[in-house]
Amino acid sequence: MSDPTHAPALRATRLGREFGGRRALHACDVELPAGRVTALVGPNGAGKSTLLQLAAGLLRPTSGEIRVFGEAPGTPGARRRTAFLAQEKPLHAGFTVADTLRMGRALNRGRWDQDAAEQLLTGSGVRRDARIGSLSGGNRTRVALALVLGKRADLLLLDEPLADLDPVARHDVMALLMTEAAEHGTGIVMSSHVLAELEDVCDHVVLLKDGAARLSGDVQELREAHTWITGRADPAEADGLPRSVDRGAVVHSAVGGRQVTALVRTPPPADDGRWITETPSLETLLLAHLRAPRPAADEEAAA
Ligand SMILES: Nc1ncnc2c1ncn2[C@@H]1O[C@H](COP(=O)(O)OP(=O)(O)OP(=O)(O)O)[C@@H](O)[C@H]1O
Repeated sequence: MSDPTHAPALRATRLGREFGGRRALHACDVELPAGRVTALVGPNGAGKSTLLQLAAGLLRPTSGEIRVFGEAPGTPGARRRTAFLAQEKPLHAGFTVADTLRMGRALNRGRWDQDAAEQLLTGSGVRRDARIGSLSGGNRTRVALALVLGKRADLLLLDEPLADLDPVARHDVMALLMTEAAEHGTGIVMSSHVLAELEDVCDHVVLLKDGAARLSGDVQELREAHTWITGRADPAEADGLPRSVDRGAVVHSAVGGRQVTALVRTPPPADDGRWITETPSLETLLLAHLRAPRPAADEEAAA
């Protein structure tokens, strides 16, 4: 659905959320354009689920602000336009699959798309008369995702949607989500720890670390703004990198045997033939940023 207000699908401004005085998110700024497929990545405890729950209106911020399509999460407008899949996929264990889809229809009168919901279950062998409590974790995930897709929302907030699925199901469900995004312009924000899986599907990425966004933007632009260099370690340099590399631009480097690899913010070092310079894959880019040490200013602020 087009958005007459041109508001971003999600905007977090200095967003903070504490639990018993402990920061889950702190001064977090994120902006996601509408209709993009965004990977939300970060270490355990980085704040990914908290951000998604705030966007879904299930939590309130302790500081700062969050908006979906310009509206506060939890308001009728924002609820209508978003669908949330929680990490633990809460469903009524005593309901059958058919009951669950009927509930989806009842809760989303006038908008419910039974075909969109059913496509998640097609070929899965999930019987419509099976009780939710009797399903495997992966099949419960399929039913939970069916509720999300049937809602026909403009922004899907999916917390580790593929975590319980077997490799073939992961592939098929991801393909379905991408088709949904392409055919309906649906925005998707998907948290995941499987970086390789995100490579060809996400056009936007947000990397959370210690409760704040460390990297955020268009995947292609971010990849092109970095260089991956590989070469024989220079024994004259403590870090093994060529002298021409600006150390302030190094995100992360590692020496393994005689070889050194590094992710640097472009421009690449002068090519003296001893170094291979490439545009990093999304996985390489994210791994380096995940391994990068915490900025000193942050450590002071958190102390
Ligand atoms: N309901 C809660 N009560 C207390 N602390 C919480 C609660 N929810 C989250 N936290 C804390 O907030 C921080 C961020 O948690 P969150 O679940 O958002 O991280 P995450 O990035 O989703 O982690 P994971 O990758 O392990 O799922 C953690 O320190 C966590 O222990």
